[in-house]
Order: sequence, then C-alpha cells, then structure tokens
Amino acid sequence: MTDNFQSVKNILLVLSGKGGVGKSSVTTQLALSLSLQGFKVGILDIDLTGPSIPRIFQAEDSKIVQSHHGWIPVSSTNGIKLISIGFLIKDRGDSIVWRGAKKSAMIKQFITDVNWGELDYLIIDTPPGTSDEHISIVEELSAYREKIIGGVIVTTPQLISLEDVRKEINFCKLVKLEIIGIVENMNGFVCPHCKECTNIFSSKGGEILAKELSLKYLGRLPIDPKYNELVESGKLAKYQDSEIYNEYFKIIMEQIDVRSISKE
Ligand SMILES: Nc1ncnc2c1ncn2[C@@H]1O[C@H](COP(=O)(O)OP(=O)(O)OP(=O)(O)O)[C@@H](O)[C@H]1O
Repeated sequence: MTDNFQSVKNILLVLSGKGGVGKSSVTTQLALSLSLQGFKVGILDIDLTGPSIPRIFQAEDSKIVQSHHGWIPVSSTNGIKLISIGFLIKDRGDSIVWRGAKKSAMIKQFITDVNWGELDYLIIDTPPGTSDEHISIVEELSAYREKIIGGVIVTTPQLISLEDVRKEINFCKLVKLEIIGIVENMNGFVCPHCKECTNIFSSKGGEILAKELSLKYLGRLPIDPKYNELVESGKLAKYQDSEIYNEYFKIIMEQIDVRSISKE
C-alpha cells in the first residue's frame, strides 16, 4: 500500500482549550502566510462536529474525489489543499453525531487514505479541548513523529480561557507533543475608523501563562473586523492586501518561525 504521508514534510497542529477563540482563523492565516511565501500547504480539519474550514475558504460545495491513489483534497482558490468532514456530508446543515470509535475510524482514514501529494506543511485544525479526535490524531500520527514540528496553542487573553489552556498544555505533555508556543487571539479591538486598539478583555493573560510555563509567547492578534469581512464576503484571496496579513506575517515568520524548525 502507498504511504500517502511520504511526501508531507512538516506537520503542525493548532489547538485550543476553549471553542470560538480563533483556532480555525489562526490555522487559515498560518496556511495563507506560508503559501504566500511559496510553500506547498495543506489543511486537515479534524473538527468532525463543527468543521469551519470549507466555509472559511468558500468551498462548501466542493467534494473530495476518490482516485486510485486515494482521496484527492479540495484545492482552494489560494492553492491550499483542504480536507474536512464538511466535504463529505451531503448537507451543510447535517450534524455529525458519532461515537468515539466512528470518529477514530474517520481520522484514521484521513491519515491513511488522503493523497496529499508534495506538501511542505500540513496544518491540522483540531476541535476545542481534548476529545476523542485529539487522542485519535496523536495515535494515528505516531508513525510520523519525525515530521511533527509541534502544536500552536491559541487562546484569548481572559483568565477563564487560560484555565482551559492549562488543560490543553497538560494534554500535550501527556502525549509528548512539542508545544511551539501560545498565540493570543482577539487581544484588543481595532477601531475601523480611528484604528486605535482598545483592550476589551483583560490583556496579557496568554503572555503571563507562557512565562509561567516556560513556553514561547508567539504574539497577539487584535479583533479586526476586516478579517471577518474578508471571510464573510469570500474575499480571502485578497488576504495579502489586508492589514491583518502584515500583522500576522510578523508572528509567523518572526515568532513561530516554522522555517527554522522545519524538517527537510
Ligand atoms: N482576530 C480576529 N479578528 C476578528 N474576528 C476574528 C478573529 N479571530 C477569529 N475571529 C472570528 O471569530 C469567530 C470564531 O473564530 P474561529 O472559527 O476561528 O474559532 P475556533 O476556535 O476555530 O472555533 P471552534 O471552536 O468553533 O472551532 C469567527 O467568526 C472568526 O471569523
């Protein structure tokens, strides 16, 4: 049997303790920034109950195609290869109510049956918390440990969110998943008129936690209505022209600096 992961060089996981903190947004922007740097990038969305990658990339009507060499990922207009349960269900309103064993079988299939082709980076968008999906993905990736560069933890700055981050970090330690660092999303609000950034929630929580746990603090992203506008209006292809790209580019290239920890 062909090993579909043979041509995947680096694997990164994006994790969060709580839902709605911006994991899929961070995954997306990480993928876009790397792709704009000329890297071949894929996203594997293992959020089986709430997949948002098809919607973010405006690819909800696309379907995964079966070939002799396995499943062919959906290719976004930005050239990023996408795999998500959202491309397999008939109706986008359909909900997935599966027991753990069925979820594990699906994740196994995502790892063994997808023909990614050449990829510099495969970014895995995970569901919030530490669920069946997390345990399954770690198990399935155990044969590819040398390709894993680690996990990026996303949090918002509030203390309530940080408690859940601690649990996520404990999980990573338990399964021996290297933590690349913590990104603080939705830190402050950028006024679309005067561009001033106002702190709505308590700030610096992620930074303090990173220090306390001796983890790398990767930086902060403000709440920027322009990001939502890009997604909602299907204009993600214009990402590189947006201010948020400049902001994010700094975090990826200078802080996360995936290139320096990449595998050949
Ligand atoms: N920095 C930001 N500025 C503006 N809007 C943002 C930002 N980050 C995320 N959002 C918006 O917040 C919402 C939730 O973000 P997202 O879907 O990325 O979170 P998530 O953690 O992946 O959620 P889930 O737990 O459902 O998987 C989305 O509508 C997204 O567009």
